[in-house]
Amino acid sequence: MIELEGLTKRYGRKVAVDHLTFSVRPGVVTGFLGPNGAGKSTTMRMMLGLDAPTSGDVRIDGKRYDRLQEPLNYIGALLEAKSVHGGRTAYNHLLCMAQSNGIPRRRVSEVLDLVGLSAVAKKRPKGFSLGMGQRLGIAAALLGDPKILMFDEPVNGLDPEGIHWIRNLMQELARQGRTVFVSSHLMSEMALTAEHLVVIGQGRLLADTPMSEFIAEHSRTYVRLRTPEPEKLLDLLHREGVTPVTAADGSLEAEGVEASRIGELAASGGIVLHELSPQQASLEEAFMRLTAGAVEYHAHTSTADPAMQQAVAAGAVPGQGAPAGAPGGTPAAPPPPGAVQGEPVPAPQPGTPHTETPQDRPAWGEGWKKGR
Ligand SMILES: Nc1ncnc2c1ncn2[C@@H]1O[C@H](COP(=O)(O)OP(=O)(O)OP(=O)(O)O)[C@@H](O)[C@H]1O
Repeated sequence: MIELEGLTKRYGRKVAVDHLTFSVRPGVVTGFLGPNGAGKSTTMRMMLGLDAPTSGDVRIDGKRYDRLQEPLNYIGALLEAKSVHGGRTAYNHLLCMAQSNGIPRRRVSEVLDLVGLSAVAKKRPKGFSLGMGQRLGIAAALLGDPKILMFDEPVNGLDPEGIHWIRNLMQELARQGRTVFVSSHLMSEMALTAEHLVVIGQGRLLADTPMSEFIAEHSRTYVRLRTPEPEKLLDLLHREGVTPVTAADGSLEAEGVEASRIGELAASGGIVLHELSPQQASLEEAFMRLTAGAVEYHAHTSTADPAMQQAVAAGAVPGQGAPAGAPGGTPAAPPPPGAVQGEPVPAPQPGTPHTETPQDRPAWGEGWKKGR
């Protein structure tokens, strides 16, 4: 179990992590999501004692990381896959870690075998591909057979077989009763891997909820319809109190009515249907709707993206889009949690220069390597 209590990290005037309180429980894979700059890496670094909190606390099985004796036996982490000693072989890299944590030598061969790197055990990791580096990082995380595992972007650089493998591995580790905490920007992958989600935006907790509830709560379900006789169908639907909207591709989207009922109505009116399909939103769409107001680094929005169109229509993207529920637009969606109705999502204060760009930000791990 990992427990955070009021965890806060400031860098000067920048609040990177803002009073985070949540627990990561054993037995399920917990996904950690947030837009770029939300504070995920900073949170993970504090969990591992690599960064000191400004205030608040993190406990690993009830203890602070720096109080754990031989910490690899409690928690294994994949942070920056390439942070290995370039001069040592993969085997020796793991052996050094094992020796400093009281882990027997045979475990090194075991984990190399587990991640499929036995054949290159005597090679230096500086020649490794990104995917091989990722596997070596995972081997290091598994070395102490810990009860808690933390993976930051574990599928980065992995090929489809590797992605499948790490997904199954994480789920198997959770099934064994371990605590598995994983961050990823790949929503489709996260949707397949995690059962529970913790979502942050601008350092603050936005959601701590089972995956299924998160999708149901932050997205809409509707029925998509295509017919060569839209007027006739719209007439029938209006009589049922249903007002579909017309999507950009000309299809109709009806909310608050079952697909079967629409089918019956169409049959009763002798109306031809070319499509009648219930739509369940994806994790990506739900995530974008929840976090659109908390995105720190906006690209100039392409509203060609359907999930973004919905976030815009929901008024969740500051300064963009039509009012929610505007005629001809996507129906209204709930405001992001934490947003006060009628009030704008907090924006940088005037007079507070915000000159930082993603390029200016330190690379992963740079901060702690320099002892910050
Ligand atoms: N060492 C540092 N000095 C100053 N600011 C920092 C430092 N480390 C992080 N920050 C800032 O804190 C905020 C959170 O950064 P963090 O890297 O934790 O976000 P993230 O959610 O991991 O982002 P990404 O998804 O892009 O990896 C950002 O605004 C970042 O610029």
